[in-house]
Amino acid sequence: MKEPLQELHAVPINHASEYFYIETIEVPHLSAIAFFEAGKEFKGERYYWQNRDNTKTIVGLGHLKTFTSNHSSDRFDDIQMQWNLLLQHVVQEKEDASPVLFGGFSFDPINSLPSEWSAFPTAFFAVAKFQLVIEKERSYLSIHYLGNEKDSAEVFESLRKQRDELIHSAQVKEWKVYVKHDVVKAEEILRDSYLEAVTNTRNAIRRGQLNKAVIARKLVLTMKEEVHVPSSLYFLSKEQPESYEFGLENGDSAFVGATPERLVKVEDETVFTTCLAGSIKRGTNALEDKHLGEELLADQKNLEEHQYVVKMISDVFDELCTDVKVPFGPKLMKTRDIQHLYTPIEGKPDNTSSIFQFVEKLHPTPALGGAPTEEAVKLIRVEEKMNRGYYAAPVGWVDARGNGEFVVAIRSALLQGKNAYLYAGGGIVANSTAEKEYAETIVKFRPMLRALGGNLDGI
Ligand SMILES: C=C(O[C@@H]1C=C(C(=O)O)C=C[C@H]1O)C(=O)O
Ligand SMILES: [Mg+2]
Repeated sequence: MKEPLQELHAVPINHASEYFYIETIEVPHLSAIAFFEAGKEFKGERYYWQNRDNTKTIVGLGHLKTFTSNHSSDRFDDIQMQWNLLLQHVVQEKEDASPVLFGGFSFDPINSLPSEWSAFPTAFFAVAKFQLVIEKERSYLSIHYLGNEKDSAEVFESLRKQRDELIHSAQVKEWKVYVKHDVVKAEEILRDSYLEAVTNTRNAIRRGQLNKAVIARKLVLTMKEEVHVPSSLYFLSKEQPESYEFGLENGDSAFVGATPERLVKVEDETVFTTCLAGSIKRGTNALEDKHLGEELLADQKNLEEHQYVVKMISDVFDELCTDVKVPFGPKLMKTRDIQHLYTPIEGKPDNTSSIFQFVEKLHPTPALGGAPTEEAVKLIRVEEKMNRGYYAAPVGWVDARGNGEFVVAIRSALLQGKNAYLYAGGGIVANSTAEKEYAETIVKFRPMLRALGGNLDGI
């Protein structure tokens, strides 16, 4: 192993002189999902990410290090500090692939209802033992190792062997045919209480208590066999090419989804976000689809839902950025099952603002919380009789240079044994109706349902 490089200013982690060693090789094209599956010995310690343009894919296998936070108020800073600290110990020969920290935050750290989310604390992030990054048609595979100089030479030999076995096994798996799950039961949870929550929320808005709040509900699927995480990711990315796909495992739980919604992206001194709110289904033919889109662009109720998001996000950008660009009106964003009102915003971040600060200030935007934020979150706590866990919350990554991207984790499910917990909601404003909102959630369940082999025929 190389001496710690002076110019990197690496400092040992502790008295045993431990460093964070990184060795990267470029590998011939690898299927990211095959690589994820090849890492089955790391089941419970893997992650998967593919961005919306399909230009960046990241897979992590094994937990080299995990960061959690149980603080509710400074969980964003807490994770950032732990990451910064680890980065001081990096020893890397060439800086060809930056190490990535991947994870997410819960939607509401104050919600403590017992739930299926016990594996995921208020914040949960991981640095992988093996990290695959596919970008601009090139694939880089890094070994990450924490240890001291003396042991590292020997350990690295065995890690290189393990890496080569993973590559080989992924190449073999690349041609595998995945089959969908056999769903034996689909159960809507607290349907009546959801409908009541929508009406109560609408009434609270009409009384002037707040302007908007997002109310969500849950659907539980039971499969014949244990849910297979790689095949779920495979079908999500095949069926939802216009969305981000993500997967985050911890122990016997995996949180997966295909979301169209970016929370924030930082790249080369520019910061991007997406205002996404207001929805209508896709048409069954091109003409109907076009008419539905036009209807959405002109619909007052949906424009109102959307506008609260644009206002709040622009305010945050005005505070943390210069050169803020906000388009005049929304466009349509179409995914396979649904069309949304969409306004992209960008700016130049002030020197001091990190991606975690953007996440902290933006989450939850009125697309998943409401307006004003605090009123809405309080109302959600009372009206929604569930714990959202990481649904509707920030999930994403940051690298050693401070670049990164977080999505809003909707169109998602928590997979656990033979069960899948799916979540969907919608923005309630003064003239929402429970029936229409219910119908909107059905459309929003579809991407996840299809990928898992389920449908709503029996409901
Ligand atoms: C709440 C969800 O989606 C959000 C709500 C939307 C709406 O109400 O129109 C649209 C996009 C998302 O910001 C969901 O998918 O569960
Ligand atoms: Mg809506």
